[in-house]
Formats: sequence, C-alpha cells, structure tokens
Amino acid sequence: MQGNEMSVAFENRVFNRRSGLGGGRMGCTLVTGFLGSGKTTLLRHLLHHRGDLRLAVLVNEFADSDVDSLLLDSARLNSAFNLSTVALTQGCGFGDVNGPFRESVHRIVDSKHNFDCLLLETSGLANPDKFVAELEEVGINLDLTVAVVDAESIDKIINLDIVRKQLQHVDIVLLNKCDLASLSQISDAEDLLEGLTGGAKVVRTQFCRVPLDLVIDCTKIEALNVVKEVSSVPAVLSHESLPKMAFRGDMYANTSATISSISHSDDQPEAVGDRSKSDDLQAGLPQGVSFSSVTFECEFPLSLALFQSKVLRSMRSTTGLLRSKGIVWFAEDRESRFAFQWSGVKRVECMRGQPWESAPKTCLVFIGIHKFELESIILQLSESADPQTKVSSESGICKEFARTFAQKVATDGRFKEPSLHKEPLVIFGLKGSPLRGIKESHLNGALMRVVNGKGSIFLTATPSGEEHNLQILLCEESVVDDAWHEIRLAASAVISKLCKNFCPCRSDLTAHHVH
Ligand SMILES: Nc1nc2c(ncn2[C@@H]2O[C@H](COP(=O)(O)OP(=O)(O)OP(=O)(O)O)[C@@H](O)[C@H]2O)c(=O)[nH]1
Repeated sequence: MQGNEMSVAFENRVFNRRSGLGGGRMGCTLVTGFLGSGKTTLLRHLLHHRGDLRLAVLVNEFADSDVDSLLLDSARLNSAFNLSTVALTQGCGFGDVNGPFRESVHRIVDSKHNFDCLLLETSGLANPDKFVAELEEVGINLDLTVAVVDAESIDKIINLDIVRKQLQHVDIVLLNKCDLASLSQISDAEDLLEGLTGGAKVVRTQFCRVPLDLVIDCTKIEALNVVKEVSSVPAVLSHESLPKMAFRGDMYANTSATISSISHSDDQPEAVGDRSKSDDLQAGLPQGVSFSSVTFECEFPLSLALFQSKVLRSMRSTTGLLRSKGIVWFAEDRESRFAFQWSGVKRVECMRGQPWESAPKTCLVFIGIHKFELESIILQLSESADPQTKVSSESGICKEFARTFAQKVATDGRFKEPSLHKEPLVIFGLKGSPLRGIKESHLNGALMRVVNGKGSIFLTATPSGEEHNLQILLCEESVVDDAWHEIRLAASAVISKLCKNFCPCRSDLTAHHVH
C-alpha cells in the first residue's frame, strides 16, 4: 500500500470506528513502538486487567528465535490467567516465510472462541502499515493503533525512519518509562510527539499502566456482545517467530552453544511482511550499517561471575546494541530461571522467575547495528558457559566477601535482614512501607534499575509474592566496599523519589528512610 492509500485507509478506519460501522467484525488494537519501549509490558498489563474481555494476543518478533515466548513463559502465563493454551505457533508453517502472520490471524478469526479483540504487537523494527493492510484483508477492523515510546531514550532513536513510520498513523502514544525520564525530557518528548503524529493523544505512563478502555475499543465490544454467544475461553497468548538462518563460526566451535543470526541489509533475503522494506530500517543509520540480530542458546549453565564481569562489560562497551532479552540459567543459582532485559539507555533488568519446568537453558537474543559487536558479546557468553573455565565464585573467598557485605547491610535500618542461605550470593532488600503504600517491589525494582544503570555492579531481583529481594555476587575484595557505598547512595535516591509524594511523618518507615 502506498502512502496516499494508507492515509485513506486510516481515515476510513477512524470514520468506521466513530460511526459504529464495521459489520460486527472482530476489532483489533495494534501496538507498535521501537525495540524495548514497553509493548509487551502493555500486553501483560491488559491481560492482567482484562476482566471479562476475550482477548487474543499475537506477538510478532524481529529476532530469529522464540525468545518472547520463553520470556513471557506463555504456557505458564496462560494457565495463570486461566486461559486455554491455543498453540497458534503450531502449524504456522515457519518454513513459509510469509505465511505465519496471516495464518495466525486467520486462526484467531475462525476460532470458536469468539474473541472480542485482537491485540497485535508488531516487532520493534516493524512498519505497522503493512499489518494494517493484512488485517483489512482477513476481515479484522483496526480499532486503534497505539505507539509505545520510551521517554528516556526517545532523543536517541527519533531520527530513525522506522520510528517515524511507526508514529505516522497512531491514535494514541503511550509515553512510557516516565519514571526514568526527567520532567524536561518528558515535556520535550510530548511536544515532539504531538508534532510528529499530527496531534495523536499523548499519555504519560509508567510500565504502560493505563485504563483498558484507553487502548481497547470497549464500547464497540459491549455492543457486539449483545449478539455474541458468550464463550468461556477469554484469551490466547501466542507468539510468532521467524525462521532461523544459522551461522556457526569457528570461534564458537568448542562451546556447547548454538548461535544463529539475521541481518537486515539489502543483500539479505526478506523474511516476513514487516521486514520487506529494508529501506525503512536502514534510513537514519550510517551508510553500510544495518540492523542485525544474534541469538545465543546454550544448555550449560553460565557463570554469573563471568556474566557480570565479562558479558555485561562487553555489552556496556558496545555503541550499537539496541536490545537484548531472554532467559538465563546461572551456575550459581541453578534451580531458577532468570528473565534478562536490556533496553533503552543501557537499562538492565534481571528477574528471577519460577523454577524450570523443562530442561534449563540460556536463550538470549541481541539486536543491534554492528554485527561484530554482537559477535564479541556472544564470544564472552560462550566463554562464560564453558565448563572448563574456572569460575571464581566457587572459591571460598567469595563466601567471605558475602559475609562482609551482609554485615554492612545489617547495620542499615532501611534494609531487611540480609540472608546468606545461598552463599556466595547475598539476598537483601529495602523494607517496604505499607502505611505509605510503597511496596517492596517498587523500592527494590527501582533500586535494581538505578544500580544496574550505573554499570559497575549487577543486581538480580527475586520477587516472590509480597516479598521482593535483590541478589548480589561479589568476587573481588575491592568491590565489597564500593558496592555497598553505591547501593546505599542509590537507596537514598530511590527512597526520596518514591517518598516525596507522601507526608514526611514518621509512620512505619524508620527515620533512616527519609534521609
Ligand atoms: N523503568 C521502567 N521500565 C520499563 C517500563 N516499561 C517497561 N519497562 C522495562 O523495559 C524493558 C522492555 O520492555 P518490553 O515490554 O519487553 O518492551 P518491548 O517493546 O515489548 O520490547 P521488544 O518487543 O523487544 O521490542 C523491560 O525490562 C521492562 O520491564 C517503565 O515504564 N519503566
């Protein structure tokens, strides 16, 4: 579809929506936005708050691996949401590069589940226009197009053509990650987005927490439901991924890892609808540079000590790494599955999840603009998974560092009593404040993001019900004091930011909390 036709289609769509036309077809909210802006976070939020709505979810991924499915842990998520797992990925014909999307949508439309609305997340490098055309063809009304934008990193990506295309026909922009951006960054971003979108509604969000009816056309759904037979199956979480193009360089020959990669340059075959215009992807990038994606899969545990000292260091030193995500199996905490996320301005999150249900493994995808940089990260990963590599955290000395660190934590009343039951890991965390409505998860989540953002220490989070702890591994004596100093400073900053909206009376927070 050309630009003009696109605009006409968009106008028709808006007109149909406003006038209640659309012939009783299933509606759709299309979620677009650059890599790591928060699209999946929005979907999770909508699924959690969907009430009686029957939502079908389809995720389209840039990378060559089913990482989102692993990360979302979709089978478990479906059962947590009490959803039936309809495996839309099965039989989607991944060998047929253009088929999966259309086929998945057809299966949703034809499904007996009578879905109210399809939530379609396009990949972070996709031009949403192509999906609009596809949806029309399969008989789905596009109700709303929502763009999610990272408020903290918008100025770094706004000149990429693909980002401008993503913003062209949107109805609503969620200016997300406002917790990480300054007020001036937020208001500059609002002005910019209003200009670029031709007046779309811009809404500030944190973790995409928005009322459902802002991004789902519930009025139409209510009307449709009068005539719809009510079904007990409310939603499907699905995932569409792309075929692998494997490459195995000699440098990985001795490792147990599988590495596969895709590049988006003109000499590459086009793989799926959203990637057919490599021009969109290239524009705004220096000449000769293209987006690449590399996936690392490994069935040996990674050394956490090496991951933090080598892999993360290598990631931080890259200039072109845009996104990484996946699941990690650490040797120091074998029973847990960690969800790893790198997005925006080198923001790192690593959350301990449920125990493994299937064979443990690491599966990480890296997307960036310099393939050689991605490969050097992979090399570090391969080394940290090599059972021959001596892992320093196994030596008794790390246990001593852990005890010294735990003693320091125990002297600060803002923190809970630290635990050493997983030595050499130290489990610790800030106390929440129920009276002020400040949850441990907010405090410790923010603390993890601030500390990991500085880059010298790596914290992983271990949420468990109301409790939310952090984990640290210390492998060098010199790091113990520095780490504690940095964590204390970060804790003060986090507490004062989260507490500033509350009256500073002495409640359940100790005096330490309002330093
Ligand atoms: N601090 C902060 N982090 C956020 C917010 N929203 C999302 N994140 C984090 O940003 C990272 C990326 O979020 P996703 O929802 O996976 O982003 P995405 O757009 O789906 O990413 P891709 O599909 O890979 O392009 C995750 O670590 C999220 O937890 C927010 O408002 N504030």
